[in-house]
Amino acid sequence: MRLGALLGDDRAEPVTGFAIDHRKVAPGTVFGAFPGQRFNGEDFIPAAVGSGAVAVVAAPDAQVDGAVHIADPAPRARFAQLAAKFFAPFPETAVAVTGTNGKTSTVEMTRQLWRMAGHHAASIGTLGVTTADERVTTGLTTPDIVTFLSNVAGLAREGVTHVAFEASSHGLDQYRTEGLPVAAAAFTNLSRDHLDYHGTMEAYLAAKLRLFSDVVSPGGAAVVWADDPVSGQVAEVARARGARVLMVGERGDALRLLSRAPTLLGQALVIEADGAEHKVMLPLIGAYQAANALVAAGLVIATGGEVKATLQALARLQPVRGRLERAVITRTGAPVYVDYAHTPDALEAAIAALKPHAQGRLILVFGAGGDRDQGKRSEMGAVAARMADRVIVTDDNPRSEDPAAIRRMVIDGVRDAVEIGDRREAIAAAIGEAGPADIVLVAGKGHEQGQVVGDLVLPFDDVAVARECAR
Ligand SMILES: CC(=O)N[C@H]1[C@@H](OP(=O)(O)OP(=O)(O)OC[C@H]2O[C@@H](n3ccc(=O)[nH]c3=O)[C@H](O)[C@@H]2O)O[C@H](CO)[C@@H](O)[C@@H]1O[C@H](C)C(=O)N[C@@H](C)C(=O)N[C@H](CCC(=O)O)C(=O)O
Ligand SMILES: Nc1ncnc2c1ncn2[C@@H]1O[C@H](COP(=O)(O)OP(=O)(O)OP(=O)(O)O)[C@@H](O)[C@H]1O
Ligand SMILES: N[C@H](CCC[C@H](N)C(=O)O)C(=O)O
Ligand SMILES: [Mg+2]
Repeated sequence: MRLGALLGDDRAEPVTGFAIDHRKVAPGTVFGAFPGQRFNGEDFIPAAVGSGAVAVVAAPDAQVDGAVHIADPAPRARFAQLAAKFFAPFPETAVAVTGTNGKTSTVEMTRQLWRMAGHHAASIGTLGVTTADERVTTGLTTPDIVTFLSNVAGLAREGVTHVAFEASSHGLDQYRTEGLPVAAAAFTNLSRDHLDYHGTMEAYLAAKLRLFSDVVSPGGAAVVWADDPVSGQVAEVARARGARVLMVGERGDALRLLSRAPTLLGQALVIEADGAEHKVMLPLIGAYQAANALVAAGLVIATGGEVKATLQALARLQPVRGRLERAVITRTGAPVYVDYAHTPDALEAAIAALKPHAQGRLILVFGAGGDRDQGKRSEMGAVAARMADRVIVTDDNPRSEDPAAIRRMVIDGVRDAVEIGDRREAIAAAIGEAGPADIVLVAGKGHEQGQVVGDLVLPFDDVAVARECAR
């Protein structure tokens, strides 16, 4: 591709790729130079040009010598648009999901529903890039814009026609998932998380709202979980964009959840759609999983899926890795569940999902991650104290922080917690004391395969450890 084809002029220089990290620049690369949290990308412009960058997308006041300066006051947005032109074509139908909790579950369920409808579908998010054949992890929920666009284009080349991706608030704030047309965008919920990055709940919500004000196609659709305090605001922003709004939930209109009754292996849902009632046996437990399943169904319907067939397909959803995953049953007969709850609201949702299934005690093992929002720690402790019968506070991913200090902040919110820093020992202790009527919940790390301690990632898998401890 010629630079002129990207910029709409007659520049003849060939463009070979895009990069936002100067170490990935090769001759012919378009380099994006943005001020970040730790570095100012503009400092690397000379090095990028030295490595052969053909053009640099940067703010108007940046200094660019020896390459074309594509000046824009919103350089990240401009870079995304240009990179999308370079990487196109993409799968014909793309949808995005934002919200504090439920993004991974919803994109994965959307992928499954599309597949059941006969489409070649993929999902992208915390679990990596998932297709019918394989799963490749990327490290971040929303990888950087270059990785994202090249992954999505790669899926199109493999024949994928439908892709659902997670739009995290960091990703939205940094324009990491833009450029391709988004046929529908979904909102799951808003509660406390990531205030270390966004500062206030208002700024956090504003980042999420970008999906509806800037990213979703103006003629597209917004699927909004209706039972959240900010749902109305999200719908309003989407309507102002020109998107069709489908409200989903107990207060929904497109899909209204009339009732939800737990069964032994899942729950019976009655959903009203198009004036008709549909009874669905969802093979997953917990109100939160029903919510995510409905939002996923909303996305499929918004992009052309047939209502009745889509709702009936919910009965065939497979569990999402690390989300209320039953790892093992202890020798005394207590089920041990692993869940990715790492916010106060998610912890509440996970405990609420399991409580109806416990005749005895709910024994909770959890901690909080380092280098992340500190204020959520005592709030998570308070949820644990209020809702669990026995609480063991342990380490999550301490990252660069002192694990004992993190645990103290969690325990601040609990009164009668047992503190066992070593996560394996904590899981073993919970399993050791669980009686036949009890349920053990290990929360916070879900599908994660490692524990981040300082700069090290030590192999750790809650499901595997629970199985070992139950032997
Ligand atoms: C806080 C945050 O989101 N940081 C991400 C962000 O960094 P940044 O833009 O602030 O970048 P920076 O490190 O200050 O560097 C500025 C610019 O200089 C460039 N640079 C930097 C150094 C260098 O030698 N050469 C160079 O060119 C960088 O590529 C960047 O473009 O962009 C980087 C490149 O894409 C990311 O690697 C980095 O993720 C860090 C590792 C991270 O931990 N992010 C987490 C918090 C995150 O994003 N999490 C969410 C999960 C949210 C959820 O699901 O709940 C996610 O979407 O994964
Ligand atoms: N709709 C929901 N409402 C409340 N809690 C939820 C909901 N969906 C998921 N959760 C909780 O959040 C946890 C993480 O779910 P999931 O991975 O789907 O969310 P996510 O938004 O992708 O999270 P992350 O921000 O880490 O990427 C679950 O294990 C569960 O405890
Ligand atoms: N995407 C989330 C994952 C948190 C997982 C939890 N185990 C932790 O380390 O805090 C984040 O980056 O905040
Ligand atoms: Mg996720």
